[in-house]
Amino acid sequence: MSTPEEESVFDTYRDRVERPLYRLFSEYGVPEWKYFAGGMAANVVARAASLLPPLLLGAAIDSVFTGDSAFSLPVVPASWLPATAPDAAQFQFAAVAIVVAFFVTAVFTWLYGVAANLFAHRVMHAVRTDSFEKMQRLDMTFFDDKQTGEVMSVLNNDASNLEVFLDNALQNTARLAVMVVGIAGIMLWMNWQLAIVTLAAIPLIVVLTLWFMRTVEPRYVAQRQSIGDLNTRLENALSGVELVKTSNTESYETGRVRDASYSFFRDTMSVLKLNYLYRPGMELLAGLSFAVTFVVGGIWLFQGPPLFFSGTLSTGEFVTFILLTQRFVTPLAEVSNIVDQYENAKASSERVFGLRDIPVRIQDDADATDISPVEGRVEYDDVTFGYESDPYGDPDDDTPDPLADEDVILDGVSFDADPGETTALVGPTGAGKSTILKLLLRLYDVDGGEIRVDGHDIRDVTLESLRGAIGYVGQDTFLFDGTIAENIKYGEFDADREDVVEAAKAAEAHQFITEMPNGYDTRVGERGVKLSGGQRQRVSIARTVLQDPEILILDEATSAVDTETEFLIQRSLDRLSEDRTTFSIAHRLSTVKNADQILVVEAGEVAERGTHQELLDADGVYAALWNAQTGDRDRLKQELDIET
Ligand SMILES: Nc1ncnc2c1ncn2[C@@H]1O[C@H](COP(=O)(O)OP(=O)(O)OP(=O)(O)O)[C@@H](O)[C@H]1O
Repeated sequence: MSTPEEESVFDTYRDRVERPLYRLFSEYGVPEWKYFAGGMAANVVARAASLLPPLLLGAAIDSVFTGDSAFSLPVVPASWLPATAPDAAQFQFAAVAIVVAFFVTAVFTWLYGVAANLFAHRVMHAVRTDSFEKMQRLDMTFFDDKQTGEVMSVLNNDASNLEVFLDNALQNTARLAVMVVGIAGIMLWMNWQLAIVTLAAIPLIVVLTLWFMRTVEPRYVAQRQSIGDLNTRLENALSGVELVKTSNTESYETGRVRDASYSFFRDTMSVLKLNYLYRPGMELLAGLSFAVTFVVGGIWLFQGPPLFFSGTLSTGEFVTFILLTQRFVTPLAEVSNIVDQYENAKASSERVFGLRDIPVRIQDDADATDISPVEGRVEYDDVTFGYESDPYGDPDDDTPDPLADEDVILDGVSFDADPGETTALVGPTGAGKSTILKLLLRLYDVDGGEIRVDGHDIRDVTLESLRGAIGYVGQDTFLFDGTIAENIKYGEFDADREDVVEAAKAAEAHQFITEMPNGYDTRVGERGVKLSGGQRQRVSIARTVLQDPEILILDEATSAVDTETEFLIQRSLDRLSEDRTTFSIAHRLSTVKNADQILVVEAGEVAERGTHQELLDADGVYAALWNAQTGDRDRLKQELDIET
């Protein structure tokens, strides 16, 4: 299990993601370009219209109230505007134009909001579902490392960060761009000298922002990592709540969560500390720009051009300048938010694409064939396998590392099973029995040798047809929250109630189900906790009956139940395994006595193979185990003494 401190496979692939936001736009933004383009166009219109009132006001002051000059507006031809007199017409024109400008601003802001929202949420819907789909296809090795918390954090936190970015930050950036360009243009047109004074703050703002972005980025990466670690901790502690309670380790778990939460707090504060400098710095610069404009413009107005300035400044121009500088301040103060959201989104999309880039090694070959209909002949041919400690290795190097000796779990395993035969696997715990059968399902791929079903190497057939032909009843029976009927139908969603009941009867589950308050519609609770272990197992057997696979894997299926339940389960399993190639792992040898062949697995090798009688006659490990279970302990002791 990986601890939060360890370098995870996420880190490896996240570090390699290049231009993550570009990828976000090119892979997900492009298909939604209509919303984006529509939104941007509406935004330009809305912002341009919002700049009109200060301009109209300035023009009106100069022409209507002070009578300094003719009514003039940038871009608009003079012939479209009312003549110098009568003033009332000019006033009316200005008043109507201001109302229209506000109206246009409102309508286009609304249009823009709708289009931008649709763009952001459509993109995120696609990102979220794609990420989940990809996550599901990842190899078991990935999940063995218990990355659930981190994956949850990609699907939840990172997706929300991107949503905020696409929704808010993009809107604000577009607004800022239009405002800065529009305002700077108007100011330069009206009085370029005063405009330079007002706009002098911009280079300083750019420098401050670049410094902030460069410094804050690594801190954001650390913050995202620690929220992932915290989620992993929480997820682990919650899913192990029973163990925590029975081991009395609440305070230990609280301590671990406290540590993870503290790391998150520390990393968040390190981001915020920079914000404390940046945000007020931005406001100060914006405020200074306003103050300097007011002072220089004011002196100019009542004393004539100060210092090296020349030319005239009318009252209307001064008012327009002051109003526009004010307009400047609000979107500029937004820059810090935008940068914040941008940095956050960059870190988040690195994680989204980092997850996306983790290679799926167990998947269909381009020329994989459909194996069905399956007869059920299974062959293991010199199979070698080990769980790799670093399965993802060096991303640049496609060649798999040779299996280190200490990692070998299965070594030269060979056996075969004919259609309809039952093969029992017995042997000491940790010998590799479950591993042998997990390889048949291709939860992992062999490192050497071959496994064949009906003569096909299982790596050459589609995973869907392979897994569809194999039914699995495992040690830990997992049920989804839902009704009993839904759980039996899981995977065979089209089955009708009659089929479900038949399957439950075959699994000896019908009786206890009908005794439940809501029968087949009883909800089983999270992970099926409202059913007993034996009941869960029978529901899972019923599901397999319904699946009707040609090959069956039973892993310790009768563990942890009372004798009567064991008998019921055994009877249902015997029925289920008739006419199917069955592999059954059991510690109680009485249940495997009738198998067509028994494999004794020891330290990753098939130590003995034969029928019950043949193995007893051979008087080896199986005979010793059998005798031990049937009461001959002295003999076992002797056997072990010889071995050690
Ligand atoms: N996902 C995994 N990652 C790494 N090692 C594993 C993994 N699963 C099992 N192992 C190791 O592989 C070895 C064989 O385990 P396996 O579960 O196949 O044994 P088993 O014979 O089925 O044991 P049992 O009878 O206790 O179920 C063990 O040493 C175990 O620690």
